[in-house]
Amino acid sequence: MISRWTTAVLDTDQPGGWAVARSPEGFLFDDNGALFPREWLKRQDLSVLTEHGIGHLDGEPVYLLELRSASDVPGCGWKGLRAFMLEGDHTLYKVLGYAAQIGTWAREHRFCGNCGQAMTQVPGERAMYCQPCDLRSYPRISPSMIVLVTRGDEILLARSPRFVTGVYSTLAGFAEPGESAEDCLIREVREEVRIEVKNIQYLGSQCWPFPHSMMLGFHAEYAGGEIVCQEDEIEDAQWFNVHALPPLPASRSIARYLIDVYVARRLGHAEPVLPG
Ligand SMILES: NC(=O)c1ccc[n+]([C@@H]2O[C@H](COP(=O)([O-])OP(=O)(O)OC[C@H]3O[C@@H](n4cnc5c(N)ncnc54)[C@H](O)[C@@H]3O)[C@@H](O)[C@H]2O)c1
Ligand SMILES: [Mg+2]
Ligand SMILES: [Zn+2]
Repeated sequence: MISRWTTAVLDTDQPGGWAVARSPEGFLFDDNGALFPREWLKRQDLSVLTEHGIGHLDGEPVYLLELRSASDVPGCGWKGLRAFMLEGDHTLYKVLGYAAQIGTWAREHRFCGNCGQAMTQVPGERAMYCQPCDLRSYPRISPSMIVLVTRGDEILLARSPRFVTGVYSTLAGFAEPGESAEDCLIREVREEVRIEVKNIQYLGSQCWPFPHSMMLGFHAEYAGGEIVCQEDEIEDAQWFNVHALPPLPASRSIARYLIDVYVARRLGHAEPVLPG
């Protein structure tokens, strides 16, 4: 299948194309979605921090206007990326997820982390540049492990105090310097629920632009220990039978995919496909 959306570094001096506008309150949207004719958008009263050419949608160039703050645009509102993820249009979510990561990075790399001088966009490359230091900063991606631990018909799910009431999910955590993916997974499971795992198997990955995670998804089998929840991080963790599962994460998430794959295998059903 040909992808409708491809990323690219486009020259912002070229006119035309589509644009999305992103403020600390989310993306600008109206009844037609979140893509606006770029020249029209630039005529609105927006407080533009930076502009980036981010890719092509159905062959048309797409730009991002990263704003200092949200402002009133007649007939439009502001909506966070999560809401777009939960709604139907997967391609629009991919465009906005990428735009959000570029916007976050550009906003947080306006000044050199080494000398404090203003950085500039490198033409034709997704990089910010400090001339005095000859230092380039690239978009930040944070590798995170996510794992479904199982014990026969039972799966280990946990609740963070940040989750929607009642929802249980797989365990996850960020890689630390010096760790392999497997080291990180073993440490996170140990820290969060004090369980030991074996037979770690990689299942797939997913970009998680909240704000810049790269989720690497695994299955692991229970090897030992009793559940002890990590204070502050894990509110509750339990073994759930595949026939009696609690409310689960959003169907587009890799957490849900890891659960659905295992349940499908256990029950002999067709396996789901991981959303990109
Ligand atoms: N797509 C999914 O299905 C899914 C499901 C669960 C979690 N996640 C994501 O996985 C990521 C990790 O999960 P978690 O929140 O349980 O992580 P975690 O268990 O490592 O704990 C979070 C803590 O890690 C620290 N931290 C924050 N950002 C970091 C970074 N970039 N590098 C290293 N440490 C950092 C902070 O102290 C934070 O409180 C998050 O982005 C989360 O949103 C995605
Ligand atoms: Mg965690
Ligand atoms: Zn510098």
